[in-house]
Amino acid sequence: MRGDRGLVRLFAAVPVRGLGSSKSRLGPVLAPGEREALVARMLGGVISALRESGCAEVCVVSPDPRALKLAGRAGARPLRQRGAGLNPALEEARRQALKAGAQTLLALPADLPLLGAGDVRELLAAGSACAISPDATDSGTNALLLRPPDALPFRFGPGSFRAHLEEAAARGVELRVCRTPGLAFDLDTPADLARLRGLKRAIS
Ligand SMILES: Nc1nc2c(ncn2[C@@H]2O[C@H](COP(=O)(O)OP(=O)(O)OP(=O)(O)O)[C@@H](O)[C@H]2O)c(=O)[nH]1
Ligand SMILES: C=C(OP(=O)(O)O)C(=O)O
Repeated sequence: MRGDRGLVRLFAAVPVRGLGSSKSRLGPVLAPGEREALVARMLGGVISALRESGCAEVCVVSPDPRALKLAGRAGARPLRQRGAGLNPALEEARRQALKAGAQTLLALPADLPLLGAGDVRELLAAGSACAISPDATDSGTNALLLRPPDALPFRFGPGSFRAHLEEAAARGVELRVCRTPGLAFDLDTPADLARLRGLKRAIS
């Protein structure tokens, strides 16, 4: 989405650790090649959902050149991560969003296999407020929409949902909770993978 004067209204930051290094918790149940293919498929799906929702700038930030090459081929802007860690990666993407004059920044992980354009539009429907989507256990953060892009610090990691809510409360920032099945399901564990396979069998 571009506002008048060509400014970027919505800038999405998608962090990926790497095609071969992501989703290590799935190591016991997937061969390395299978895990890598799954990471690539999920990354492509998240990029597609963002582009279908009209997001003008989809920035994939990663230290992995192969993930960045895949991102570029999928129409995203690849950003080579310089620092280490998830929150520093998102800070590097936030700097790009601010340079682009973005009015809104959406931090969205690459491991949401059920995400669709409608889920992104649900987040954007939060009006002028910031929005957050927790994972299915209300412990992690599966989406963080910031208006303006520097409205809140990133606190991704264990217990990040509560941490982001506390940051918003401490700053008097309105942070609406947005829940949809596509935003709540992040694929982390073998149990998540079994559930996803069951869902796909049920709808096939
Ligand atoms: N760029 C970048 N992305 C990261 C980093 N750590 C995690 N991510 C991404 O952030 C998202 C959520 O992180 P996790 O659910 O912990 O994913 P993960 O680290 O691949 O999973 P595990 O290896 O099983 O812990 C995923 O898309 C990860 O690829 C990092 O250090 N840099
Ligand atoms: C890093 C996060 O993802 P996960 O909990 O899946 O590791 C988070 O939700 O903040």
